[in-house]
Amino acid sequence: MSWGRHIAPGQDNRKLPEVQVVISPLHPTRNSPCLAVLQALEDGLKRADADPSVKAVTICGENGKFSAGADIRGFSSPNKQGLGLGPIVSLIERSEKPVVAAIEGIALGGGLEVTLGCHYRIAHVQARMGLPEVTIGLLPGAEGTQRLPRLIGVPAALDIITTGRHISASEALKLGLVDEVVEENTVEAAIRLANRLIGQPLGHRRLSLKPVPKLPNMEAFLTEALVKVKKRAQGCLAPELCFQAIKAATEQPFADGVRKERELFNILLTSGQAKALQYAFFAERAVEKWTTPSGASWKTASPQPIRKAAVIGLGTMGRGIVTSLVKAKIPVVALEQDLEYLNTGRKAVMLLLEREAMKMEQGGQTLDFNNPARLQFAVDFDVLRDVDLVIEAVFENMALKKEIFNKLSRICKPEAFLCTNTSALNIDEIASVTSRPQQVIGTHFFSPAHVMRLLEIIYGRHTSPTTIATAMQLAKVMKKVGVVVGNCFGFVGNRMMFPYVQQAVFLLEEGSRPEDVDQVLEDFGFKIGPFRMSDLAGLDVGWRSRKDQGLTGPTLAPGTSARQRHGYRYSPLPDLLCEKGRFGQKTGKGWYQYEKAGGRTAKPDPWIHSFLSEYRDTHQIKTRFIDQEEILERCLFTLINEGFDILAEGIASGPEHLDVVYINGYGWPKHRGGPMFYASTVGLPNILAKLQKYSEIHPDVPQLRPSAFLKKLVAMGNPPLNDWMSYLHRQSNKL
Ligand SMILES: CC/C=C\C/C=C/C(=O)SCCNC(=O)CCNC(=O)[C@H](O)C(C)(C)COP(=O)(O)OP(=O)(O)OC[C@H]1O[C@@H](n2cnc3c(N)ncnc32)[C@H](O)[C@@H]1OP(=O)(O)O
Repeated sequence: MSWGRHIAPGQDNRKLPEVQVVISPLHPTRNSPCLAVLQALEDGLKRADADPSVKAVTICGENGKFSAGADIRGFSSPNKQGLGLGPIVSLIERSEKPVVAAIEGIALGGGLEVTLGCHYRIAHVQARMGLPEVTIGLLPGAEGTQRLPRLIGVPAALDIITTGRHISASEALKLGLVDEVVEENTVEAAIRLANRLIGQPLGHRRLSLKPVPKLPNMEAFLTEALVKVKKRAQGCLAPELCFQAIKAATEQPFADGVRKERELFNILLTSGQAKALQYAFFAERAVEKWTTPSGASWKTASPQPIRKAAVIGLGTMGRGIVTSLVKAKIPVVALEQDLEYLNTGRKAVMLLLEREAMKMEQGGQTLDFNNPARLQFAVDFDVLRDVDLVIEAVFENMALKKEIFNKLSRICKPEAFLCTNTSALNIDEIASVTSRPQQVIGTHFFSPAHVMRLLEIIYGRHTSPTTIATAMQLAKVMKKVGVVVGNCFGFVGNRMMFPYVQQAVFLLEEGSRPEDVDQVLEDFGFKIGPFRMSDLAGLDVGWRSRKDQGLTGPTLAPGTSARQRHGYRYSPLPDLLCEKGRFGQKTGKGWYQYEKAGGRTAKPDPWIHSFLSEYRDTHQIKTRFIDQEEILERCLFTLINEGFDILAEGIASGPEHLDVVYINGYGWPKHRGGPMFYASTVGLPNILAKLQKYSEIHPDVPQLRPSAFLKKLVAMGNPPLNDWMSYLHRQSNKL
């Protein structure tokens, strides 16, 4: 047989023995090429249809990649590319000649929707597929919500569309999403299949003509599924609208379902959440390209290989870090101070690893951790002589950390990197006790360290670009999002968290209850409010830090006012709770009460209510009703205000860094794009006005005083977030 042409956008048609219509290569980062790809697909199909010598069609991608879908940046431009894809998918499906998709690399979003129009799908064994639109605040809007349930049934389609997860070729085969998985050349296999299909009926392969497979209990299934989808979504609109589109497929004919899909797609497109989620997608990729004020970046530094690592301290953080390293296939030595601590730590690590191994097995992967070459436990520092990198994860105490770093500096080989998992302490001070401050860096993990994606990477005054590059590479290998930031108390995350939590506590002094404050912030979209979070983390952690800072405890100067420190407002409420042994979940009591010590279900505690009332009486504070708006503004705007100071000081190189930290480490709702993106949507003049108002009411709270950088940006006319940093050093004659 000799038919066809190879039709690729921007290429001359080449004579080939078979037909291929080549679609978008990966990297659909521009708007226009995507429109060109759509046009090329349409032209190719029409030409194939009109050419009697063409008997079948194969659709594939270029360079071994089917398609990553539409250019996400295009969705926020007025010329919304991708919108014309649905009719093209229909055109493919209507073809009288068999059309076979050859899926190599990835087929995502619009790319996978193209394959759903094809009559047959063949995938390479290493291909990955998915409809990730939900993760960027959209739904598969090229008829994918109507075709996929018809192909693989409602439960599987619901799972794939509402989570946006990528699936492997073998899972796709099991689900019936693809007809065949091959290890050889996929395009050749597709052409062979296309040849075999010539002349065969295609009606039963046109998904739009098929009914959605019935379930015995469809209504009950959908009711239950909606509850689950909403719970997972936590205020994000896209999963629920994806659900509605699929539900429409179960209730309406194909054409009506497509109309519903289009209607829901347009709601999402203009919702604001899609814009925030797409910003978050690019922000995560932007922080990967780190730079420092001195100009260091990937361009100037190469990461060093980490063949063996060590973790010191097997408390909660150390256990999670060891687990992450083992999962990343980096041989690791876990060190504790004595055998008793080591054995407790070892048991806990093994339990975590067993659970992780089980989860991985479900996805067809294995985790090898019972091999001493992979994981070794020790109490003797001497075993650290040959490691390439050490992560210290001991108690948050400067003297202890310095003692350990001094020892590490003497024992570890000269080229080894020394990392500290401090959440706030000065990296330079820790580095000062070593003979290699250029190889000392902060690696701030978030609890549970084997689950949370964020890794705050803190460079000190002497940290070398190679050390930063190595820590960033380590983050990548551990499948974490590394964010490079400068050294200051609390770095980015905890420094911004401090005024947020402080306001939450001040609100309790003035009349709110912990559950009121938590509710407002959870309704905003935080996974967990500040008081539930404090109970989870343990109130004693902050108490210890305040004692170290001389803010409370025995070192506090006699006669210090209960509610003032250094002339500013201070709330002793958390200290008072700790003095009563209320450390949170671990003691069964904190800002809430729990069923038992270690319990997880927070219940409002009448004891706390009367304690707060007595406290207000003692300090002659008039209890007042505080509305949701004030709770939200005081907590969020002080956090954002601190963010502007952080940017002005050069601690982070852009607002994206702060947003990525908050989304991945602090449960900030991703569909609100991070605190600085949220600020840009509220409008900087509004934030400034509110901060000015609250600052006038509370002149003894410096965190409410608007940041000079915020004021400058407002004076400069409230520029878009992308331009903020360019105003940092510009003169403003309005200030
Ligand atoms: C009515 C209209 C209906 C339908 C139209 C169709 C809609 C869609 O298709 S929506 C888009 C669906 N696709 C996605 O969401 C895919 C998103 N991309 C990814 O998941 C990943 O990037 C990847 C799996 C494709 C590749 O991962 P990886 O190899 O780790 O590379 P990076 O993520 O770092 O990406 C490299 C580079 O490419 C840019 N990029 C990737 N995908 C897109 C995209 N869809 N649009 C625009 N740009 C994309 C990414 O930002 C990186 O760019 P830089 O190097 O400049 O940072």
